[in-house]
Amino acid sequence: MCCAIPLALAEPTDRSYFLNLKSNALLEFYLFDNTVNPDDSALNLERGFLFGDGFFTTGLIVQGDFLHLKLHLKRLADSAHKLGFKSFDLAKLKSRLEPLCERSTNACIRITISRRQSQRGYRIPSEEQVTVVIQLSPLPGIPDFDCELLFASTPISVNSFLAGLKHLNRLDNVLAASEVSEVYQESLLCDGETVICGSRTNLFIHQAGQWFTPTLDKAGIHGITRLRLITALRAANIPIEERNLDKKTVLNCEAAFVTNSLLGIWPVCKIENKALATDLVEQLQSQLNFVR
Ligand SMILES: C=C(O[C@@H]1C=C(C(=O)O)C=C[C@H]1N)C(=O)O
Repeated sequence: MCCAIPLALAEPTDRSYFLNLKSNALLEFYLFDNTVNPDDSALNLERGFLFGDGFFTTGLIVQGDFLHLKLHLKRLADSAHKLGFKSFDLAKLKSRLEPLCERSTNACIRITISRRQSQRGYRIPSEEQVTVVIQLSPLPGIPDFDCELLFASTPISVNSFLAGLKHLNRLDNVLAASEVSEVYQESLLCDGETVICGSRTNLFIHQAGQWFTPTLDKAGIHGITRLRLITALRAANIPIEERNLDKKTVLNCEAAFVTNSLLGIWPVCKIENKALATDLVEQLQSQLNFVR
């Protein structure tokens, strides 16, 4: 039994107010009453929590090495710039990561940047403060089964200004990912008939003798593995084209795979009820010697 701080006794100005001191578990319910305590520091909640005002990256630490660290740091710097995070200190984050990586031999790492709330409402506080949260979780294995793709009923949110950013507004992904129940399944987020990405991946298909991946000018995330793969394909003079892909084209493709920073290349063996051969994907993986 954990000793949650009873609401009546908790000091709202104490951040431990949120946490059950014993189990560190979040309380199910808490109250911030700034009509009573106008200076209640609890207003310094995370805007990432309140409005999705933040961004993140997810990567792997393998044998103490943060894989593709430069690409992850560039993603964070680009996101901070695009979203106007003026006080995000990349150098400070890098200095915090170095000892952490040495200690964490193998792990999945998520780095989340959130703006702090200091006044009510959407407007970004003039005195910006930023919170950086680093989460480490066990290193996920490479699936020993191929992927089955299904078109999600959840439509993707379209916003050409935010397209490509790994910002914190992830409800599309949450709802689409929750439409499938098996670990070997991935749902495809679409804008009408145009296929954009998987709930947690980017998509590549092979059609008419070459590879294609959806253009992400209106929605989706510029995945780091997607970028690495496009670069590797072009370096190997293997044709790859970013293009608007409709459902019919995806359903009629000769081969397909999905990518993310934890999976690397995940071959697709089925799209809806159509079986797909994976030998073209396996050939590509060995030709590029592409590892996550
Ligand atoms: C949402 C996160 O990362 C994304 C989600 C997955 C996943 O659901 O497996 C994997 C990598 C990212 N595309 C996260 O919280 O790390």
